[in-house]
Amino acid sequence: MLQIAKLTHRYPGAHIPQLNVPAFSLARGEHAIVIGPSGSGKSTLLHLIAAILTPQNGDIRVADTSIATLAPRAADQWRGRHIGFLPQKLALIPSLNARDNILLAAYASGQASDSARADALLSALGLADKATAKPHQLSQGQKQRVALARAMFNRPQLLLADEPTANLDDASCRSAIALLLAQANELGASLILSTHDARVVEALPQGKLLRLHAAGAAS
Ligand SMILES: Nc1ncnc2c1ncn2[C@@H]1O[C@H](COP(=O)(O)OP(=O)(O)OP(=O)(O)O)[C@@H](O)[C@H]1O
Repeated sequence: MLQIAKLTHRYPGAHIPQLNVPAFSLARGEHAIVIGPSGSGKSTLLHLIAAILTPQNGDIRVADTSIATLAPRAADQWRGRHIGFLPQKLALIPSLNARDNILLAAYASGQASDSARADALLSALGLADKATAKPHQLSQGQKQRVALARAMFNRPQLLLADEPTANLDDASCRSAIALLLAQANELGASLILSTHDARVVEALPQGKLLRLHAAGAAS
């Protein structure tokens, strides 16, 4: 499902790479935790896997597609079909209700809009009565579930969640992980979570660990 080899990434102006992953792989249905302190490159790695950033050195393959070979427009469509991305900042559109925020996933990947699927996801995530609510009318946890529904909409093979437990108490942390895991397992998808939070490792003991360090090197 995912193979990474000799991957480094350096943003303009930086003297040394902010990310260095010599080798990492994940089979379909297997789960992983990318753990490391702030600034160690966790978000950068997820953005590279999702083809939001283009790899500069090394190779990332997702389901036999080499990310570096995707042209920008093709990358958007490819991402829409293969990757579910739950970003740290959720990125819900304030003027759209929950259902329409989820349907953006169809729009972004050039697929048919399917309100019934959006509503089924809302229902599965305990938000059946929130389809017409705008983001400002939702709690933080509800907003996260809408963003998760958007990530699941296209039935991705790989679900990426960037710091999904940031600012959550212990019980909410466990239930957020359980929810992500249940959704990934239902699709037979792989799940990759990034975190600096050791509680996530306890909540997902079956996850393969990829440790990043402050200088961006993995071990
Ligand atoms: N667009 C960018 N331009 C320049 N430098 C960047 C950019 N994005 C991130 N960086 C730098 O790259 C390094 C890794 O950042 P990244 O956001 O990937 O880390 P992180 O481990 O996800 O951090 P956090 O846990 O705080 O979210 C940091 O030093 C950051 O300042």
